[in-house]
Amino acid sequence: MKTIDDLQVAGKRVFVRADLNVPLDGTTITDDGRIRAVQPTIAKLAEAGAKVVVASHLGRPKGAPDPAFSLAPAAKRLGELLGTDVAFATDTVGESAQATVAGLADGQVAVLENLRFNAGETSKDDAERGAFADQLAQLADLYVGDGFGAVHRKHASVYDLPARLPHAAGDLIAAEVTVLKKLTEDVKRPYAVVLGGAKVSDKLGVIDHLLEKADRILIGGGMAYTFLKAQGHEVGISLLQEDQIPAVKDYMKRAEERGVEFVLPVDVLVSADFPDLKTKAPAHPTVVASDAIPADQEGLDIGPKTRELYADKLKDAATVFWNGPMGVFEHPDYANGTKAVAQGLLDSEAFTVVGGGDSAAAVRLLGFDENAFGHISTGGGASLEYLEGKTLPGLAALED
Ligand SMILES: Nc1ncnc2c1ncn2[C@@H]1O[C@H](COP(=O)(O)OP(=O)(O)O)[C@@H](O)[C@H]1O
Ligand SMILES: O=C(OP(=O)(O)O)[C@H](O)COP(=O)(O)O
Repeated sequence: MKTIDDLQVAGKRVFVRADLNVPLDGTTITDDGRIRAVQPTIAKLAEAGAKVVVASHLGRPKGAPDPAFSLAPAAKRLGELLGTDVAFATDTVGESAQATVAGLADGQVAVLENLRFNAGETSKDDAERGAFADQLAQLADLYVGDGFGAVHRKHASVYDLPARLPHAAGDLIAAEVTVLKKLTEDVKRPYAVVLGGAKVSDKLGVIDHLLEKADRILIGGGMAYTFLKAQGHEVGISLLQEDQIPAVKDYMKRAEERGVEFVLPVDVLVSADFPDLKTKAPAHPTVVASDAIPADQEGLDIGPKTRELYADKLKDAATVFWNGPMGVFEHPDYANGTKAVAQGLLDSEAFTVVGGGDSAAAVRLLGFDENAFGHISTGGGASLEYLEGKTLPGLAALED
């Protein structure tokens, strides 16, 4: 894989596929970790005299413009971090993008509007994705892949575009791969994996692989309820991946056969209403045993007994990989499970890797020192799939 240092970028238009998918409260960025992580790559290219064209997705808009998912706040923040003006195109490949890129002087930076405002970006149809990649290719001479959080996506800007331009890996991707590689080669045991979050259908599949690798798997967050349901418990209106119940039953059976310890919540915090994340008005959740979730309520965090149990299960681990918050940590009434796991990681002697946009943001927003963890990865799904040994489209595309 070539790196930026192998490219002659002076005077060239360099397309940087970044992952600027940051958490937003309206137009306010609540955690800019992903922008800070790619900023050195952008600064390096600009200093070397490139015309830098930064592109990213944000959230999951449906292939058409949606102001709630505009990258404008991220472009503004990038400018503040770089200490220079950053131009912003109000579309991705249209007139605004073309004029903005044409107006760049050497060393200047522009950000394009959300890639996913275009249906071609995420299309499953090769021709449709390819046509969008052709349009993106018109905007650049060289391609730098540095959006580690999205390398597991076979999307136009991640997979098809680098095939159309001379390409290299950015410094963030290179650094992420170096650390995660260690976890695939020489993992110190006991190896514990903590999984939570909301992208349940995306991430359940990795358990298949983890059963071969991990000694202990702790499940929390929105992920937990499919497991509780598979055990025969009612989960009310909690997040549930009904179609995955047979697979989950199989995971639990295989874990038992292989001697992999599967740890599920013993109690949870429930409420009839999803909390108001804007006002943060008190949510008044109740604690119930995980086999007694009322039919009209949803589980929104692990409970106090589970917090203690999970901290205990992390205590003697030598390696821990954690992806996905234990609850809706964005609301203070549902942040304690995530806090307990973060603290549990710090209290253990383990080498700890925390992966995922929201998991990394949670660690920082809940007041933990990010430097106290072994590695904070900008990718959750991406790091899980990397550990799984899968070929990641966005990494494969960067190879020579
Ligand atoms: N029990 C739950 N029900 C609904 N959402 C949850 C629950 N637990 C956690 N979440 C949500 O999961 C989101 C993060 O999930 P995900 O995107 O999978 O993590 P990451 O970005 O770290 O990979 C957070 O916004 C959090 O509010
Ligand atoms: O937030 C992301 O992934 P993550 O939640 O697994 O860390 C990436 O930006 C990828 O986003 P996607 O899962 O909508 O493709």
